[in-house]
Amino acid sequence: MVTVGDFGDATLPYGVFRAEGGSPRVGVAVGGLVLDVATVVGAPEEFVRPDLNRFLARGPHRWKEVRKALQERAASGVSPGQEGVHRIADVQMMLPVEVADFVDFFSGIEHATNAGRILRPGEEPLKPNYRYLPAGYHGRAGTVVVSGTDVVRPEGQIRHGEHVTVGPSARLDFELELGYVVGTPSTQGVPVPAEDFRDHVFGVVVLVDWSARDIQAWEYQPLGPFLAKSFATTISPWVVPLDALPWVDGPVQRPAVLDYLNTPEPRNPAVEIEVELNGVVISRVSAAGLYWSPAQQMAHMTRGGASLRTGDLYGTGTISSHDPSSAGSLLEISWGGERPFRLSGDETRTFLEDGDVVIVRASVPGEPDRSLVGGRRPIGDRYIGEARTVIRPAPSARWHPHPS
Ligand SMILES: O=C(O)/C=C/C(=O)CC(=O)CC(=O)O
Ligand SMILES: [Ca+2]
Ligand SMILES: [Mg+2]
Repeated sequence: MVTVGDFGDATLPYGVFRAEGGSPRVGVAVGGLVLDVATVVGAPEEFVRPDLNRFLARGPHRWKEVRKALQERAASGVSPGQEGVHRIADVQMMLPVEVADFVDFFSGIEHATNAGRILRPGEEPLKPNYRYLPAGYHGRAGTVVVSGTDVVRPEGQIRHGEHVTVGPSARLDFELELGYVVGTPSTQGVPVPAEDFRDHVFGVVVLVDWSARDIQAWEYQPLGPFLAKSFATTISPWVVPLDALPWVDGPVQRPAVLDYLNTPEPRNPAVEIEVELNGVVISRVSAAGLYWSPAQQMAHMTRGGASLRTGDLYGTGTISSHDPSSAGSLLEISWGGERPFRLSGDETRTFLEDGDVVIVRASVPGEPDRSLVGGRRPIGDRYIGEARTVIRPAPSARWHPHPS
């Protein structure tokens, strides 16, 4: 089983922490401890600051050099009481990156199919372009928040039959995603080839794309999601370097992709994500089978000449499955709200309620234990981070505490 909160010493993810009375500094997680990076490698201009951006901007040679120094330091033994070492539980974790641009993709073909069936019944669920390009939209970088930040239920326009009102969303949802963090910038006007992925992209976070389905249903055609997804996006505080993850082959792509989207295998990280609602794990999904890979997303995003900037964040899109009970959103799990699911006892849910606690947790599955009959149970799953959120009431609920 995965040991929550213990990163071991293979992952060595980076974050920004503040110890009591101190200022923000870059840290690396070793087990359940945070090690102040500047105490190992110096370079205070890169590591004694409130974000990872300076370090990210320096590129892959520097990333490797620092990771190697930290691996050596971790191997020598890190324990509380040493200089620059704190318990993660004793520090405040902050937003790790000053987010530049935020894009959210749609690369889970199972999610795209489920969402099409639910939102556009009677139509072909996938649009004709789905297998040609990784579709996405530009989101709102300024509302990306770190795990532990409450999310206020959004209000907006909602259509009820012939009438349109403005008020709290009654269909607040999560989407389980990974987010890729860009380090090295690129030049505007010059597309970035897919094979340059590791020259530009630094690492991965857990990403939760909060989505108000009723607001979305009314506003999204023809220009796509707008206020339904701009009120908050949560990321985990720890950025996991690409090198710390196992990569696997993606699904076969048919028709064959255009040349600029051609990438060598392996394409996707073997990362699993589970979501816990009020203490009950309600779904578990895997990023290994995503139709479009992060290298293809990067190549497509820059194909028209848009540049990459240090701190850019792009989401995979909802990671889901064909089985609605292990899907990446409540939209799918409750099939558009038609099928309430049991949470615990006689408590059921369709969408999120005020006070709900949502924890989205990622891990790398361990090797199958071949001594077991069937050999499928993973052993030694490796925890790589989480995003924890409490849902707070909409602003108007504060003066109308019991909406009818
Ligand atoms: O209209 C639809 O089919 C659904 C769109 C989304 O929910 C957009 C989105 O955030 C894409 C994703 O995360 O996969
Ligand atoms: Ca999304
Ligand atoms: Mg390049």
